[in-house]
Amino acid sequence: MRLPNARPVVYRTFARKVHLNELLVDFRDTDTVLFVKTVTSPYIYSSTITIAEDEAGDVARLSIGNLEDTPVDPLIPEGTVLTIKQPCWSSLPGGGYNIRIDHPTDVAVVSASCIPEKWRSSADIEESKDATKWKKEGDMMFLKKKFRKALEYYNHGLSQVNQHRSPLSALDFYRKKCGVNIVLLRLDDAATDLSWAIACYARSTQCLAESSLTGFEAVNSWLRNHSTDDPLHIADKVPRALKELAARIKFDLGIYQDEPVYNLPLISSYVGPLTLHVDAANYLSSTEIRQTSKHGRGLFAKRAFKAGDGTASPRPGALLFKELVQKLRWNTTLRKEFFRLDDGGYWKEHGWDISDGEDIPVDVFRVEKIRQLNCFSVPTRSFDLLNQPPNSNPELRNGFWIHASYVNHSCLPNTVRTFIGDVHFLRATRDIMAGEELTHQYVSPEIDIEARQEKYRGTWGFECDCGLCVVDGAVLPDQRRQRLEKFEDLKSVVMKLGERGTTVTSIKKIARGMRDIEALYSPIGEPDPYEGLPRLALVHPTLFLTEAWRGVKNVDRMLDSARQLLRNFGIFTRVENGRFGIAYNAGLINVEAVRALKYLAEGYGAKGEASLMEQCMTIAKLWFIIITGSETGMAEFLGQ
Ligand SMILES: C[S@@+](CC[C@H](N)C(=O)[O-])C[C@H]1O[C@@H](n2cnc3c(N)ncnc32)[C@H](O)[C@@H]1O
Repeated sequence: MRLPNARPVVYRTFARKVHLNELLVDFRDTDTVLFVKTVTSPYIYSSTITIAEDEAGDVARLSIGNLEDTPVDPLIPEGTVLTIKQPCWSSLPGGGYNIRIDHPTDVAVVSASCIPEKWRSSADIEESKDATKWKKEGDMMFLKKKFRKALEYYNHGLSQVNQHRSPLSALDFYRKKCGVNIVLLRLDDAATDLSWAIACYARSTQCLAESSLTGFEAVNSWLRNHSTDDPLHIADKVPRALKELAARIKFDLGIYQDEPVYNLPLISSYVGPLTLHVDAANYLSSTEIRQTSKHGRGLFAKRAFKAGDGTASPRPGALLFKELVQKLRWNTTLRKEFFRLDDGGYWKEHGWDISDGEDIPVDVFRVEKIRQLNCFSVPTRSFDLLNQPPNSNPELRNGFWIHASYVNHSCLPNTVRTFIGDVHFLRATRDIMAGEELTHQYVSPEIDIEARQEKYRGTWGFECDCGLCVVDGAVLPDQRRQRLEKFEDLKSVVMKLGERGTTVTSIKKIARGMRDIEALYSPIGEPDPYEGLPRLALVHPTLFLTEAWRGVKNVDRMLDSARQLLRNFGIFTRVENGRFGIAYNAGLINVEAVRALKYLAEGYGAKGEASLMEQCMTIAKLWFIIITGSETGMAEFLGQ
């Protein structure tokens, strides 16, 4: 009988069994396998440490990384027989040697029938118990939170129940197994158990005996179809306990819908550190993953988006890092989706030749590479970032949003990503045509092109070729250096002013310094290479000027500066015939841009231009939703 927590690890049949005294230091023989039995309880911290003996009675210290071990329910308690693939000695920092296992797939718990003769007598399997006893003991283990043991006992019980003669008893075991598998994050197994449970239920119920529910396949595909539709009315026909398990599995596997029907302010109000999961559905159907011409795969709009429109997706509960490895090991469906993500060529370089349809091994180094390239660091609510003091380090969480991982970077993106709990929103910052690629900023661009490209190269292995990077890249190094120097000079003047207080004279001094930087971007009398593009070194000085003119109540200057601020973000505004509008937006919509609009509204209000004020406010409100995800906190932020 195979222990249920032993995933089959397929060794090449000709793998040679070795003993501890044959192993070498730092040399892995690819055709060897070692059988050992643990002789102590594991010590579990960042990895699992235990002592094991081989058949010759020699002992070794084992250190196993990424094992789904818990102190309450260890995967390898004392007395477990293990096989280790390609074993070798590794030296320990403090001296001595141990056997280090980094890949969880390199170690497997041996099933009873494969336990070497020497240890067989101690194999603790009591074949004599009947199903009722196994159930009782399984329940006991469940209560003690020894989930894998519970699963093992339910499996023993199930194998003694004849499904056809006693479908109700089988149902009970399947239902219990399903619950345990959900706790253990093994959703694929949970879905399989529940499908059998429902099929057993239907078989045992007269009125359902002829229905398609008696077929395992029909139920199983309903559980995994990512939809809330239930054409067979399965949820209506089964008892509440099974219905609840089905809802839970569907929630965790993710649901795809067309249009979100969210009450975002309400959701936002109950999101907190302990309530991150707010909705199970993915509203992604208006986007698709396609090949781009130069940047690998990308995400594309299937329909036109108006500025402010968006998609939303909660992550499929993939937590970093241990739970992720654990989920990947146990859930084929998640594994397939996850390993499609960009791994920076790791697999091609180090990987195995996996043919189509073959299962993919969980290589933890590859998982880590995918994490580096695709994971998001996110706030609990993007809105909370607005209230962060400058230069503070907000508390961020990490996670994967698989669909969103296909979005490529642009310094001039057409979307902004935000989060409310674990829901990821991608909202258009300008109108997007059907078929256009969606882009967002992986990080805000550094002012200087070299520093910017260095960051993209270092973290993601690419160089950005967006319109801004092309133009910035063509600027002579000396001119770029001067821009940066002048920017730094101005910054230190502004910092000093912060301490001493601002006067009209000092504001004028900053304005003069700013004009010097401007000339380095767009020389007077020459064609302007930054026509239609942001001028990043000017953003902070213009923000300072806008706020400084506002501080000394010079409304006209404040209005000029606020429009300049937008222009330096790449957002070109127009005031014509009493109407305010965005003439051209290749720009960066962020909190400062919203603030600029707020100041414009304020300034027009002060001059009695109610209509201009109203129009600025309308755009500010839309942008506020783009940068935070919802209207929560909007009135307060915009001072309304
Ligand atoms: C999160 S993935 C985006 C999806 C990726 N293109 C794919 O095919 O899976 C990040 C990777 O996409 C590529 N990428 C993203 N933005 C890019 C850009 N602006 N230029 C070139 N490559 C880019 C880089 O290889 C980067 O490591």
